[in-house]
Amino acid sequence: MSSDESVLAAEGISVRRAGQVILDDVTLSISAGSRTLIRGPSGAGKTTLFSVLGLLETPDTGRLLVDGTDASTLPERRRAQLRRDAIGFVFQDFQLVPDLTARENALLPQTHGGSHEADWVDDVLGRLDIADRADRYPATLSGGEKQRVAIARALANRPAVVLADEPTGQLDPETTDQVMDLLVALHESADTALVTISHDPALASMFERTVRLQAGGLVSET
Ligand SMILES: Nc1ncnc2c1ncn2[C@@H]1O[C@H](COP(=O)(O)OP(=O)(O)OP(=O)(O)O)[C@@H](O)[C@H]1O
Repeated sequence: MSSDESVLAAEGISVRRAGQVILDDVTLSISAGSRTLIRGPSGAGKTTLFSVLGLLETPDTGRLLVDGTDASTLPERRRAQLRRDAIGFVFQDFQLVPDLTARENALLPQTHGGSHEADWVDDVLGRLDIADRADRYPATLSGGEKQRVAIARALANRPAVVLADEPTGQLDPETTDQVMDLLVALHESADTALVTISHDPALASMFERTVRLQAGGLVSET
């Protein structure tokens, strides 16, 4: 379900690194419950934009509003709280903790001081069809299973928005379809906005909106 309410708004974001402009005056608004694909060639600045939108990196100029809060001026501790409560992350390389089970990985955002709804995480693991693997360690899971655990972790605190950076980059085409179908179904039922960064054109049909980044700037939208 989409609404006009913005859960993530980047206003005039610019990032420079080593004298080079990486992001150039990027303005982007993500509505509650919406589904956006950010595409662009290698080196366009996609991962940098992902880091800025996820409060992992501070832009040199511009404002970032997360779930109505201006994150630009917050001290780091409040930024970390906002990141934990309002944003879920899915990474290309899964980034699961190797010595925690699948269920413990999925519960991490809650054990780090978020909400305490283990039932919700168990429900999500069930809907991802990995409840029977919940007590296994990441090393014993396939790539698709690891990414499903990462999706459960991303949704653990029922965030306003899930950010996914090349979530299918390490998966074969069949597993890509399965994982994307699950990600889309779960973001809809959790009423979370979904922002996915990918260079894979095959994903475009699953998104209601595509934004294109080139040489650090947004060049077109469909
Ligand atoms: N810390 C940094 N210092 C200097 N240059 C950087 C830094 N981080 C990124 N860059 C440069 O910024 C540009 C954008 O990088 P970014 O990783 O955001 O692109 P991308 O679109 O995600 O690329 P890819 O699809 O290849 O992952 C690249 O030219 C990169 O070399």
